[in-house]
Amino acid sequence: MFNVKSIEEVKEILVENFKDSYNKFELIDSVDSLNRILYEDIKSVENVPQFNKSTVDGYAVKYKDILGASDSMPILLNMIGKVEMGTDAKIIVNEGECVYVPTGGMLPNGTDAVVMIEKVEEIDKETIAFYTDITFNKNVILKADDVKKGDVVLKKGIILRPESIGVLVSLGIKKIKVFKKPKITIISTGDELVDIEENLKMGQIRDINTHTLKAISISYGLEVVETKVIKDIKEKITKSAKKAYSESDIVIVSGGSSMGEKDMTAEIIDSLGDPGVLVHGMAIKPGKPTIVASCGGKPIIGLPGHPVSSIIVYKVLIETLLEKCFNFEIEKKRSLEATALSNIHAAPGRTTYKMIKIEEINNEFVFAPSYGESGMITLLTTSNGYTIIPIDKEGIVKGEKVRVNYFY
Ligand SMILES: Nc1nc2c(c(=O)[nH]1)N[C@H]1C(S)=C(S)[C@@H](COP(=O)(O)OP(=O)(O)OC[C@H]3O[C@@H](n4cnc5c(N)ncnc54)[C@H](O)[C@@H]3O)O[C@H]1N2
Ligand code: MOO
Repeated sequence: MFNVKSIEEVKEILVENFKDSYNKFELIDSVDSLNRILYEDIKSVENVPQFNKSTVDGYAVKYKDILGASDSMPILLNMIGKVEMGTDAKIIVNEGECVYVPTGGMLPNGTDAVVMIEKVEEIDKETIAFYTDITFNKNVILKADDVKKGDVVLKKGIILRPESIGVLVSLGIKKIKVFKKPKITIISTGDELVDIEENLKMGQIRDINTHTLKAISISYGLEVVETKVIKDIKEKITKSAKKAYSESDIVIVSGGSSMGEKDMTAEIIDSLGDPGVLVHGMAIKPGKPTIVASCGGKPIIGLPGHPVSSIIVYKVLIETLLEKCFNFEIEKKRSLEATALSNIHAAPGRTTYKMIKIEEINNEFVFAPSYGESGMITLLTTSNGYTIIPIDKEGIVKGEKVRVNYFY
């Protein structure tokens, strides 16, 4: 029988065995780095901006020159020139003078604030009337306000977002090191499984897990080396598992993890390398017949065959592996407090992942349990999230407020 471990114990085992076990990187173009994981801290080698710049179209002044200006007491300054966009403002502004500056233009030496064009009146080509005063550095982004030379602007391990690419290009950084996508192979086992292209005979079902686990792997930024569906023949599964082990950083075998006569996944995984199977049985519902193994330093995970169980356990274990062992950032999904609309039972002695439908009604979040078995994939498409009932809790009572998590 299973020697069941709590989710926390299994996570600890993952960390103990695979901490800092993945350290492959590649050099890529910054502009093509969306959703990749940064391998190095990015330090700025320059200031952004490199000059004080105006955030409005207007007149650059010495703010002291127009102190006290008002509608009834305008102050007149001499207009001595214009700054052109994208050029070095070489003009020097002295007391009593101002210069026209477009939005984004460089502030000329001697000026310290910009008055918006609609707040002034052009008396003639050389005289501007100011009807309002202004504070020091108003409407100005100062040199190095955005980024200072030497600042760490992006940290190792983060997911590169569109705005991260913006920061990289603003600093002129063309190439960056990102983690190589960890390679994963997904094997589904079962005599009953047929491919989508084949005709379904009575007693058979179409393979789901290969495809759902492949899709979820891609969404986590992994490279799927291969997916395979194999009948319950020990030699065939062993051969494919060995190949997967040699080609990938992570191997997933779905099905055959339980107690049936054809359930041989644990034995096969154990034969791939030392120390072999570390966990067979996790106190989670769904997903109890989970296998975790370490073979030659690589994680090999045996997932329960039921489609919902395989996805839930995949999420729990692969997120831990990526975040706690590979030092990758994991995108956090929305999570909030919501009120239960009915009683929900938990599985005794297991942490229960209960699929639910979360709704916002009159500015209050509520949720109802979804009904269905872990062998029914639509349980996930009729739900939009889940709540986790701790191992020592019997369930949730109607009206109770608990933390709920959206899938997306
Ligand atoms: N005597 C016991 N029986 C079972 C236990 C137990 O503790 N004692 N645990 C149950 C639980 S919980 C689960 S989950 C399943 C896990 O079983 P296996 O990992 O051995 O998976 P299979 O038996 O191969 O398949 C279970 C179920 O899932 C379907 N399946 C399998 N692979 C796929 C796939 N790729 N795509 C779609 N569906 C798949 C398979 O046809 C079965 O219906 O064991 C319980 N039994
Ligand atoms: O725990 Mo199983 O994984 O109920 O379906």
